[in-house]
Amino acid sequence: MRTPLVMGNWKLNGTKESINALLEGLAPAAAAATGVEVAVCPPAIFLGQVESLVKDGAIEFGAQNCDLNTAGAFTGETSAVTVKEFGAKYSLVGHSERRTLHNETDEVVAAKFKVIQENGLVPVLCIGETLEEREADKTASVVETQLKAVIDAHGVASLSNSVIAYEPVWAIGTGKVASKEQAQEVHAHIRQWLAAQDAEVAQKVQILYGGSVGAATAADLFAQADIDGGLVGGASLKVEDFSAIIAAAKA
Ligand SMILES: O=C(CO)COP(=O)(O)O
Repeated sequence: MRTPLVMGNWKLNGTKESINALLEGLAPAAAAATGVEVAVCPPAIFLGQVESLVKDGAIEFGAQNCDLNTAGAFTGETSAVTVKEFGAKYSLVGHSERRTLHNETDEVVAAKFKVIQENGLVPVLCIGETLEEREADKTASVVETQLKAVIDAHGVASLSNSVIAYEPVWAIGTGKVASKEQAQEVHAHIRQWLAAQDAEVAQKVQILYGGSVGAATAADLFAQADIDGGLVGGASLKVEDFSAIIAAAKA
C-alpha cells in the first residue's frame, strides 16, 4: 500500500504573516489525516520559517527547486544541502514552470534529480504534456521521455526513492482539471510503463496528480487506483480548500 501524499506548491506566494496563518490553519486537518502525508513547498526564503512552525511533524515540507550546484559562485541559487539543513524532506524538480520559464531540459532535470537525492532529499519529479502534445496524441510518449531521462542517467532504481507528479501543463493554473478518467489513464500508463522495467519500483512509487486540484475534485481523483495524492497549487494557499483536499485523501 502506498501512503497518500498531499503536497502544496505555494509557488512565488506568501508573506511571513500569511504563512504563519496558513500553517496554523492547516494544522487541524493535517493532524486529523492519519495515514496521509501532508507537505508544503514554500518559496525557499521561507524554509526556515516553515521549519520552525511545523515542529510537531504533522506537516512535512520541501523546496520548489534546487540548483545543480550545492555551493560556490552561483548568485541567486538554492542549494540542496541548505534545503536539507533546514529540515526539508522533499524538493520538486522539473516543474513545468521551471522547464518553460527557466529552460530546464530533461537532461538538466535529471541532473538536478540526482543532486537532490544525493543530498538526502526526496525528489518530486514533475512531468506532463502540453495541450498541443495531448491533442497530437503524444501524452504517453512525452511522459515516457521525461521519465526516461532520469532512468537513463541514474537507473530505474533511483525512482524508488522519489515521487512522481503527473501535471498536465494545460491543467496548471487554468481551472481545467483533468477528469478522473483522463488522469487515471495516464497514471496507469506511467505505472505499467515503469513496471515493464522494474515491477517493484512501479508498485512502490507514489504518483501524484497536479493541475487545478480543488476541494470539489480531489476525492474523485484520489479514489483512482493509480493516483496516490495531489500536488496542489492555488488551492493550497487557502486553509479551507487545502484542508478539504487533505481530508479527501483519507481513505
Ligand atoms: O502547478 C501546480 C502544482 O505544482 C498546479 O497548480 P494549480 O493547482 O494552481 O493548477
